[in-house]
Amino acid sequence: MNMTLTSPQRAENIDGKAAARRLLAEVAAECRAFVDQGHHPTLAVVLVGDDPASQVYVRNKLRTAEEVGIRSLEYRFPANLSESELLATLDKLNLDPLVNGILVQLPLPRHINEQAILRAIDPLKDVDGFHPENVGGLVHGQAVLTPCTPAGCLRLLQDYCGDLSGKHAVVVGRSNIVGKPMAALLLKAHCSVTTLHSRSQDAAALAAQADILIAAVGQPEMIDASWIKPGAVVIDVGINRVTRANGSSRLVGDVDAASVSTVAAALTPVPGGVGPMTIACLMQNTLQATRLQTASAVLSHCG
Ligand SMILES: Nc1nc(=O)c2c([nH]1)NC[C@@H]1CN(c3ccc(C(=O)N[C@@H](CCC(=O)O)C(=O)O)cc3)C=[N+]21
Repeated sequence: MNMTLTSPQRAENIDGKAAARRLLAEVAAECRAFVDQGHHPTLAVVLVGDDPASQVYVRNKLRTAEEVGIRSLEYRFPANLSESELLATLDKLNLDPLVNGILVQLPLPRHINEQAILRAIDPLKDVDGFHPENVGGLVHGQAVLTPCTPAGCLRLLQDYCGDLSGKHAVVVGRSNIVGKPMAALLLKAHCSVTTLHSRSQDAAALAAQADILIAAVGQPEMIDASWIKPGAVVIDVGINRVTRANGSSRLVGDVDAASVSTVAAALTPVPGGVGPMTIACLMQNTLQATRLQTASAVLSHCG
């Protein structure tokens, strides 16, 4: 019997860097239009403490803002900053008419109440989309500022799959900044959505029924082929730094890419997938916030 060993099917790579470049080109064009009208979109980024990963992400955000023409203001504070001092900084940024977007990089030091800080940001300047008012608006299907990572994942899915109506999507992970808003966005895109606790007994069996799997669980390479329906599209939100035996470190996702790419139709790489889209959607949110504020300024001017 002539057994020709065919190499296992390899999932198509969903190129987040290329998708981010396309979105950033749109943002840069709209930013130029604002500047021509005399208003320079401005993003304020607040970093408390010296978490190494946060330093990388904030550096990426500030560099990208400059690339697309968004003015960025950076506020760096020592880890012992008090909650009241941070709140006072946010009050000033909320009231500054030249500041359109405000982002406080998470996580914050443990002595600071994150929810109190996120609630203190003006919802119209909340470019993370974490304020309860924006979260509520998202769940109600309103056009509000939406968390950047889920918005980036949705854009990658729509680029690859087209119309998502009627597709079954599984979200593994229930965080406030990814899992929960991701489920809300997929419902808004007319998907059937299952949100899984990663440790529930039948999680892999339930996940393996889905057309789309979003891995946002924060467990390095936890999701293998047993979680994937053949031909499914997989979006890996994970960003885990793991150390090899020889002491060097590398970034891996929540997906075991070698295993999953033998069954999935397409998969986002880590790095180079969701991360760049998170940054690009932050720039888009900054322009949306600028639009909202300039529109409301015109309305209040007309009385
Ligand atoms: N208020 C707030 N808003 C956030 O949106 C927020 C946050 N806090 N805290 C942390 C998470 C994580 N996050 C990432 C942003 C960019 C990359 C990114 O650029 N990743 C690159 C690799 C970067 C590297 O080299 O480490 C990539 O995947 O290609 C990753 C993760 C935003 N977050």
